[in-house]
This record gives sequence, C-alpha cells and structure tokens, in this order.
Amino acid sequence: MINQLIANIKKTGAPIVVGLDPMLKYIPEHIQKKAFAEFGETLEGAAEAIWQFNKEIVDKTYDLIPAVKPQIAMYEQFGIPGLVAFKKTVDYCKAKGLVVIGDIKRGDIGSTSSAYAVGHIGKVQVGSKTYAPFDEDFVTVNPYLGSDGVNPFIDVCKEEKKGLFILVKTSNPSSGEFQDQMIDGRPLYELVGEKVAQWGEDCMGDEYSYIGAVVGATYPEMGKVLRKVMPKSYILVPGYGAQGGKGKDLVHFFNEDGLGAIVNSSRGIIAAYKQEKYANYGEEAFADASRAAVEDMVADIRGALEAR
Ligand SMILES: O=C(O)c1cc(=O)[nH]c(=O)n1[C@@H]1O[C@H](COP(=O)(O)O)[C@@H](O)[C@H]1O
Repeated sequence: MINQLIANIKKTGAPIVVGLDPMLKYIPEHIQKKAFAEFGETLEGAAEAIWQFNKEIVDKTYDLIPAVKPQIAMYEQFGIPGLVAFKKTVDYCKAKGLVVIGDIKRGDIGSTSSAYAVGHIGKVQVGSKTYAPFDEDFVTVNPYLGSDGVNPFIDVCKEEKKGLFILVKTSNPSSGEFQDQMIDGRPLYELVGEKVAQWGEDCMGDEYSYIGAVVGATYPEMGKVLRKVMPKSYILVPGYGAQGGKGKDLVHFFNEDGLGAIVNSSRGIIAAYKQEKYANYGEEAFADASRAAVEDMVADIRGALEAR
C-alpha cells in the first residue's frame, strides 16, 4: 500500500490527505434537511447526512488527491449507523482509487491489538469463511503500550500489504506534557521515532517503509529532527490549516526527493465554505469550495517545497 500511496502522490503531485471528519455542524442545512426528512432526527438521519456530505466532497476532489483520512470518532459518535457510514465512505473512496487511512488511533495489549488489526486492516475468520470487516489501507496506531501493542498491527500489515502511521509527536497543544519528557537527555518522542524507524526496517516497500509516523505540523522544528531519525518512514502530518500549520512550516518534513510526507487537513477542506475566503461559493456549492481549498493547499505546499 505504501507503493500505491506514493504512486498516487506522484500522479497527482499533491502530497496531501483530505481528512473526512464530518461533524454535523459542518454539514449544510439542505443535506441535513433531506436526510432528516427520510430518516427523522435519528442516528440513521445523522449517518445519512454525513455519508451524503462525504460523497459530494469525494466526487469533487478525488482527481486532485492521493488519499483520504476518515477519523472514526466522527462516525462512532452516531453509533452503529455512524459506523455503517464510515464503512460506506471507506469503500467509496477505494473505488475512486484513493488510499484510505483509517484514523482509529488504536493500541492495546497484544490480543486486543490483534483484534483491532484484524478488524481494520486484516481478515477475520468466521467458521470456514474469512472477511475483511473495515478494510482500510492504513491505520493510525498509538504506540504508548509498547512493542507488544504495536507488533500485532505490523504482523497484519506484512500479511496484507497494508500500512501504519504510528503516533510519534502529536499536533495538539499539550502533546509535550508526556511526549517531550527528557529521558537520558533525549525527548521521549525522539526515542519513539527511533523505534518507528526500527520497526520499519524490515517492512520496506519499493522506496519507503510501510510503517510510517505521525508528527504534527504545529511542531516544525521537531519535524526536522524526526525526518532524520526516520529517513525511510513516511510522515503523516496533521495540523495544517485549522490548527495553524502552513506550507512554509512543512518543508523539513519532506526528504530531498520531495517525498516522505503527506499533509492532512480536515476542517480546512471539508468546511471550507464556512471560511470567509471561500464564502462566495455559498452553502449549496460547499464541495466546490472544498475543491478550491484543496487546490490552494497543494499550491501552498508545492510553492514552499520549490522555494527551499
Ligand atoms: O493521527 C492524526 O491524524 C492526528 C494526529 C495529531 O497529532 N493531530 C491530529 O489533529 N490528528 C487528526 O488530524 C485531524 C486534524 O483535523 P483538522 O484540525 O480539522 O485539520 C483530526 O482527525 C485529528 O484527529
């Protein structure tokens, strides 16, 4: 899957991911009204609204982008109907040729991690039959339970040719509370980065490992160090746009080959129509505003890379 991700990035020239994090407050009135007319103000109604919203954004952007990252919490909050909308979104995006990064941030003791891995990127056995329940291409993993929490995900990746993005340094304001703690003179996130590089060594695709890392756009200096610590790991970089990250902050997340990083924006793309900059599109044309926001994001990042 890392090979397909890189092929998609090269084809589109866009090292970005659109984060499909559909909260109801971002969904235009006309979509909500239609869904509620059919299903009532129910969990099913909410799930229908987020599915229709996603579908329109994907239809308007898929030719410009290599990948999407649905954040499962935004679906799970609507219970079982929400999870059905998550799965429909995964399948739809894959059918459009997009790589799907399931943002599930799992990680637990070995047997439980194994079940998460099987459910999201692997196959589950039911009697004589096997099923791929969610079937994303990559998932995000929290490594802070240690190797026995991560290894089951790596095992499934090896079997299924899928991939991981492991949290190393997260974008949120209090990420330093634990992640920046010094251990023998080095910050914890750097030690975790080193471990990601080790895990990735025997999981190589053609150019990069399929064991990647997550490093927030909001910490560019740390990104610069981590790029060197994990030279063969792809870095998923969230925090662009709504959290303040800009193209010029991100150049050091990339290797000299122009590869090695993929930048996520969720609210900045899917709720672009709510920003003053794209207000002229109006609510009805929200997905056209998303397309314009994708074009602007790609131009911003490419411009910064070309200027370095
Ligand atoms: O793993 C992630 O994707 C992630 C890691 C991190 O450090 N920070 C972070 O914001 N994210 C996710 O990236 C998305 C960011 O959304 P926006 O701030 O709306 O672009 C959300 O889905 C977060 O859960």
